[in-house]
Amino acid sequence: MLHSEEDKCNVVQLPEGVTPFIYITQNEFLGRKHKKLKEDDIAICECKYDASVPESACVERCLNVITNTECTPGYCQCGATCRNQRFQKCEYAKTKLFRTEGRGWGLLADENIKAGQFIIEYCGEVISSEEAKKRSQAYEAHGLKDAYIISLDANHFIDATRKGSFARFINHSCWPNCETRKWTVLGETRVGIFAKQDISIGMELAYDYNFEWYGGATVQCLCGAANCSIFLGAKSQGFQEYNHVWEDGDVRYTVEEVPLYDSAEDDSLPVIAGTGGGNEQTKILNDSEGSTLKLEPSNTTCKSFNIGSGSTPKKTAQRLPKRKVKSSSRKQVNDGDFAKLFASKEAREEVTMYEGLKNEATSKLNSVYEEIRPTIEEHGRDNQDSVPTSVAETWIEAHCSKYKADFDLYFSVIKNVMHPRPATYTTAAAPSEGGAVPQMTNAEPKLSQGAK
Ligand SMILES: C[S@@+](CC[C@H](N)C(=O)[O-])C[C@H]1O[C@@H](n2cnc3c(N)ncnc32)[C@H](O)[C@@H]1O
Repeated sequence: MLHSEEDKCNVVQLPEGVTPFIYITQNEFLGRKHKKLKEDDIAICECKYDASVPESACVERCLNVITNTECTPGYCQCGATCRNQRFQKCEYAKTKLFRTEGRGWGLLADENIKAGQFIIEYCGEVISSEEAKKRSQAYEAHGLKDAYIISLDANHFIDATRKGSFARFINHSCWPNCETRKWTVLGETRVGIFAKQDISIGMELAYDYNFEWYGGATVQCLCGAANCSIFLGAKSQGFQEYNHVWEDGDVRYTVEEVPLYDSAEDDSLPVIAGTGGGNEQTKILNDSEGSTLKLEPSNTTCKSFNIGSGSTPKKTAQRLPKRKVKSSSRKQVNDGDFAKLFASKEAREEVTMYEGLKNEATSKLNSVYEEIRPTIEEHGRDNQDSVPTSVAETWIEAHCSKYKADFDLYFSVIKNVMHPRPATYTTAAAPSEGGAVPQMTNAEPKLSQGAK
């Protein structure tokens, strides 16, 4: 059936001390409903289930799996045996909440997890980038220490502050054992946490926030990895914007000027309720016995939930004063000025010509870069989206031309050094370092074929 995911989800308990939140197993959209997938838009694979070949039911070779698209129930020939509906069926790995040293709560593997395995979906409220900015400011103003907003695509973010899955407890590491991957599920993009490597039971799960972070405040990273980048999400757009040094005349707003989020709805964060509205919300129970929480994947259909109260555990992750980070600029390519080094007029003219071609190719590359910069930067930030083929082709073509021009110039220089031609000057003076450049004769240049 289209658009109504079967709501099989976990029955979970919250240990004491965890700030309550509403547990959901699929994203909620602010101001819109879930997309209605048109029949023509449904991706249908060619898999047919063969009981003697378990791998036949939508695994690695399934066309949908290859394109990170889940099969649509009712439109997959494998029917109930289809194994490509992991987000829809909440096929999460077993995980457990635990208290970390200085990083609040964390999530660990409660079973051995295989490399590439889907662990859990990062669910929350899908909001616009403007909303994400407002909320992140408001959360900070409310004194919320932990940030739960990650980027979904160029214009959308997932906010798991008030509503989310247990993926919201996964901490950052600069040497992570998990990664985020985007999947298309019933026409919507969803974010899953996947194992980058085999993960043994008891190991903490962590992914790199770098491209996802929208935390606002500069937070010191306590992941302990040798390659630690010192701050959470240091390479993310959220971090860059927060720490951007705004140049005079920069038409974009400064972070300080972002209006404070004043939605009444957010005044009493986080929202705690006794009964759920949506059928994707499920039970969250207090675990009065201990501070760990077992999340057992089960097939229980849940219609109500009950959230315990408690205070946020103390964090020692330091919020540092706002740092200024210079945005990087592209390096200018230095043009060589080799021509004047040669005594022969032919050599000088040949090298001058190749220098001209090299400069042209460099300018062309720079202008192509400016043209496609928004797409390239978007790709850098959101590195799981593909750059459109036309953009990639333009970029590669400009690079190839530049490399060819470089090669032609250097080849010409080397060739003229190796096989010097007789000097051609209007004066008797040979070129010397720092001396006057000799006058060339008007003889036509003869380009050597070997330079091509
Ligand atoms: C998505 S939450 C992760 C769960 C969080 N630890 C909790 O208790 O709810 C992200 C927040 O966890 C903390 N955190 C995550 N990774 C960290 C790290 N490597 N170093 C310091 N704090 C970290 C930061 O406060 C960050 O804002």
